[in-house]
Amino acid sequence: MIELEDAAYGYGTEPLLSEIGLRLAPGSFHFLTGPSGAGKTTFLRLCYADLLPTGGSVRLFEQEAKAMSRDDIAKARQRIGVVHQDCQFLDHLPVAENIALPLTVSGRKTGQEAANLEELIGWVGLRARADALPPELSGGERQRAALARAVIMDPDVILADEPTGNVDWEMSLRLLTLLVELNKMGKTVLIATHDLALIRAAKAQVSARVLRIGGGRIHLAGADL
Ligand SMILES: Nc1ncnc2c1ncn2[C@@H]1O[C@H](COP(=O)(O)OP(=O)(O)OP(=O)(O)O)[C@@H](O)[C@H]1O
Repeated sequence: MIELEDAAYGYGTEPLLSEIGLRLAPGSFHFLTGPSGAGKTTFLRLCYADLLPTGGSVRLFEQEAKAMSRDDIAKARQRIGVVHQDCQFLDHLPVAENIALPLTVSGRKTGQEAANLEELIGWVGLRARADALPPELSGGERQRAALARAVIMDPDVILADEPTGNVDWEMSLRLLTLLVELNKMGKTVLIATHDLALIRAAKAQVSARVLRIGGGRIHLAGADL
């Protein structure tokens, strides 16, 4: 699905990430952890070609990111749902319309899609909040709306950047359960988080590989997690 081989990235002259190798196989579940500023968000941005590697290779669905046209990248992105760290919404539109935005923009809001939207809003537990405006949502409701928006296009891969930031433990577990359910439906999931307790909790539910970014490299985390 997504493959990085000896990939490197730096915002300036100094490399931030180097010798990054990873293959996200279909249906796999990965956690990515590491201290603040280690490069987790940067790594995710490489995975959906929001950044292109300054060295090595990133392949999305068998295509070399650096050789992809804008159209190719747009098509590949439809297969990747991203839950951003600072989930932004259009504050003047109700939650349901914000979740449906990717459908609206791509002109796919048909009758069937509208039924799927209803189901999705129910699945994330926001039926009672569907008509609310984003500023009226709690942190946990925002995160669930962001997750629903990330999966509305039925992507193959879900990349979630600190999806449980700013929510309490109970809500973290609820969000984790939603991501595990998506994985059980066959989706490939990668969660970037600094929350080791969340990773430990996930181990009871799913077989996940845990990667750690540190010193600009990526390592498979050991049994200490
Ligand atoms: N657009 C940018 N321009 C320059 N430097 C950047 C940019 N984005 C990130 N950085 C720097 O790159 C480093 C890695 O940032 P990144 O956001 O990838 O880390 P992170 O592990 O996701 O951190 P956090 O857990 O705090 O979100 C940081 O030192 C950050 O300041």
